[in-house]
Amino acid sequence: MDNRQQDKPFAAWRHVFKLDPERLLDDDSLDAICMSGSDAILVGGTTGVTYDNTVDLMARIRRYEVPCALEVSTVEAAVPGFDYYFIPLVLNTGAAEWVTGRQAEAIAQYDAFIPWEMTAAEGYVVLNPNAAVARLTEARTSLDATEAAAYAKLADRLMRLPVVYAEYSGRFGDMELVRGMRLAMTEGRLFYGGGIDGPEKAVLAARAADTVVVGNIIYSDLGAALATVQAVKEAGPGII
Ligand SMILES: CC(C)=CCC/C(C)=C/CC/C(C)=C/CC/C(C)=C/CC/C(C)=C/CC/C(C)=C/CC/C(C)=C/COP(=O)(O)OP(=O)(O)O
Ligand SMILES: O=P(O)(O)OC[C@@H](O)CO
Ligand SMILES: [Mg+2]
Repeated sequence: MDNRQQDKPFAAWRHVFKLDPERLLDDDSLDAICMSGSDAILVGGTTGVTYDNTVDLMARIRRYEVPCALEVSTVEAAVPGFDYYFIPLVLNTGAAEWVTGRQAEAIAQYDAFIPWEMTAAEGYVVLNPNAAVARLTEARTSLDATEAAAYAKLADRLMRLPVVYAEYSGRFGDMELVRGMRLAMTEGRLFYGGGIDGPEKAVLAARAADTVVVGNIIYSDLGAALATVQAVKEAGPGII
């Protein structure tokens, strides 16, 4: 671990599996994911996330020791009992409700229940126009490398967000652009997610970002998903 954010559990995460409460995963597959050696399980999705499907998934993951965090995408599914909470702010949208609006509404409503010491903001930079998150939030996805790095620096240096998330959900991204985002940052951690379908792409992402998030492939090719864990660990520390 480097000397940034040692008090944050995610400061040491190199590999994370993202599980979508909306999607079915049988017990054997969940067992393999939770026992894979991945640093954490992130529970989250853009649509179809409910209190019930989030509680169900959390209870199943809770049988294992792997840290389990919730990415809160709707206040209705803010379920207690996770190890950590991430609150997304979509930075590259013109719609203020996805930057601060919904978050402020949720805080006004639930302030007394929010475990602030285990809650952190994620500054999302959404880069795949076809992803559900891009459509929902009307993200301005056509950023060049300079613009993407500017968002990363804005989040990291000006807003001091602990996590910036380069989000290509559903498609493998431009690793030079992602690497430029990371190089623009000096404090927080860059998460990368999108289109990692096996160890080769996982290594490329691990060389560009601090934390590699693997999602959809879990549901279509579990073996390929599992192989990303070792690949990321063997890729070394990433950019220091
Ligand atoms: C009671 C208790 C203990 C509660 C603790 C919970 C807690 C800490 C609450 C805090 C309150 C708070 C501030 C809540 C914020 C609520 C809120 C509505 C925030 C808005 C978040 C936001 C910008 C959502 C937009 C969508 C988004 C960015 C989702 C992130 C996850 C994501 C992109 C998943 C991608 O998956 P998916 O789209 O499913 O992938 P596919 O395209 O492949 O399907
Ligand atoms: O599902 P994939 O494309 O792996 O993306 C992972 C994650 O970044 C989604 O929020
Ligand atoms: Mg989904």
